[in-house]
Amino acid sequence: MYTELTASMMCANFGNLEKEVRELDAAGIDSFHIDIMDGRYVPNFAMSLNDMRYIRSATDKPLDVHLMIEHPNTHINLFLNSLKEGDTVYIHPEAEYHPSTTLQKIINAGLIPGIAINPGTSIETVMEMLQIVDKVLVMSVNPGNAGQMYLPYVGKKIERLLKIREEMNFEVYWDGACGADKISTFAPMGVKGFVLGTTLLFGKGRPYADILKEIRRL
Ligand SMILES: O=C(CO)[C@H](O)[C@H](O)COP(=O)(O)O
Repeated sequence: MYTELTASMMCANFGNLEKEVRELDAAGIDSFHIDIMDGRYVPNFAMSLNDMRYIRSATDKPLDVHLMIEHPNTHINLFLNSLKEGDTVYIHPEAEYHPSTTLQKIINAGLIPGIAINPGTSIETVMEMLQIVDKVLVMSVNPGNAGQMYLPYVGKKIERLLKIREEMNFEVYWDGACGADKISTFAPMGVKGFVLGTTLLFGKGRPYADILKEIRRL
């Protein structure tokens, strides 16, 4: 099974974003993960709509847009109108009164619908939505900041989710504190893709191509 590797662009060097995108693209990254934050749903501001639009124009690879914002339904069209087929939009269900309405808008726009699950969110609360999404992004750190410690209890939740997945039609993705040990343990179990940030990919002073080559050998 092919394992998808996604670059968490909030960890990139914004002093030269174009170079970062081109180098990652050439190094064989599968997609670009864009963390949009509003400073309310999470205690941080990472990337903005314009950052997303810029990266969309700088690469043909898919974007994974992770909306860490309150009431995404209010602003969703701004994002949907700037994306293209093959791009994914993740929402946090607990940030919306009627999350399945927002997911339906993502589907109607021809994009890939996903939900992101926080460490403190139980699978039971998102059970119905598992039937309409293509992707479930499991946060193994609390959302908002890169460079945090892995929360070990999330591993059990991923195992349960992978079991449920056998009877449904979604893929499981990992976001947060993703090290080589997590990929070598959880990819064979069925986790389809991993978001790479400061733990494994950025700020290492090494070419992205070398790092990605090493990860592919895991
Ligand atoms: O979602 C995120 C933060 O909320 C980031 O994408 C992720 O945490 C970055 O990876 P790392 O933890 O390895 O720096």
